Amino acid sequence: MSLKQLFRQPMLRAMLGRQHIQALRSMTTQSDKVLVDLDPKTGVAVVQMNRPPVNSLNLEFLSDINNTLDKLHNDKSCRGLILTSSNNKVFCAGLDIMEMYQPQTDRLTEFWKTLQNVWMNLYGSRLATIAAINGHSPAGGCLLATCCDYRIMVQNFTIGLNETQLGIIPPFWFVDSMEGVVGYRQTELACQKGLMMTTDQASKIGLVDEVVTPEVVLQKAQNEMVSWLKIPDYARQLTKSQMKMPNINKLRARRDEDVQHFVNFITKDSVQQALGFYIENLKKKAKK
Ligand SMILES: CCCCCCCCC/C=C/C(=O)SCCNC(=O)CCNC(=O)[C@H](O)C(C)(C)COP(=O)(O)OP(=O)(O)OC[C@H]1O[C@@H](n2cnc3c(N)ncnc32)[C@H](O)[C@@H]1OP(=O)(O)O
Repeated sequence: MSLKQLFRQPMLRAMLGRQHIQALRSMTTQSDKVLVDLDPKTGVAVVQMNRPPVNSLNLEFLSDINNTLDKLHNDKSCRGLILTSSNNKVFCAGLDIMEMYQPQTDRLTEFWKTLQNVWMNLYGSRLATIAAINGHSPAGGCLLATCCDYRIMVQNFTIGLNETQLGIIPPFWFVDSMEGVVGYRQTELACQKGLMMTTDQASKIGLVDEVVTPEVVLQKAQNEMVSWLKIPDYARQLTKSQMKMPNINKLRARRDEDVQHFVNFITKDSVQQALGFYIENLKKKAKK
């Protein structure tokens, strides 16, 4: 039976109700790596990252995330976005390290441009955005979380911009995102030392707004979203844009330079060697 036929089944309609049929329909039109459930009644989309095993961000996954954001931004009924993971141990493992190891220059360039787009799209989103961080969130995972307006994190996981530990450098817009959340001094400590913080440590410096148990993380995010959506959209959006645009414009002005800088840096022998060691250790750890 096709999905179209399935949706027409009276029994299924009766069981699920109209809203969930619509939600199911919207889910089926998305990539299977990014699951979207938009509730037409509340205007809140729950977006689940779903790239096993650890939601690492490769070129295709980033493109899917970007397309999802575009789609939601173009849907007038959508007012809020909750970003979470289908894996209840890892929110997002950051950039797919394999994209940076022994890369082809064209793909590496495209990869970085797509990440820049995701950052601008999520950081500058017209939607109220909440990260429901239901697992570990290193590096690029932390970046996605800091793009959101509010962060709720499950206890006993880790989060941080750990790039320096890999022998790489967090780009200025990663640092700007972090600074916008925790301020200059905490960003300086966190980024230079590549700190992976526990949920409690992150909460102490304001990197996460709430610490919760795994069972309630989505419900808490939904509850928090209600309070954000009580504010008239135009007032919230203009206030947000006033605060976020300077950083977005900074990247826009230096976009090509940033891509060039990234490609030159990643393709250096010393950086390739550091990445090689890091991947070897990750694989050894995974086998244990
Ligand atoms: C100035 C400007 C210049 C520019 C300077 C350049 C700027 C670059 C900015 C970089 C930003 C980044 O995000 S760099 C990425 C940083 N990310 C990380 O360091 C995360 C590393 N991963 C982990 O710590 C852990 O895997 C963690 C996420 C906690 C999950 O632990 P688990 O025990 O659940 O899972 P594991 O057993 O470790 O991993 C399962 C499998 O996934 C793989 N895996 C894990 N993380 C991965 C990843 N990020 N990319 C690819 N693969 C990954 C492992 O190798 C395993 O593969 P198999 O062995 O095949 O099973």
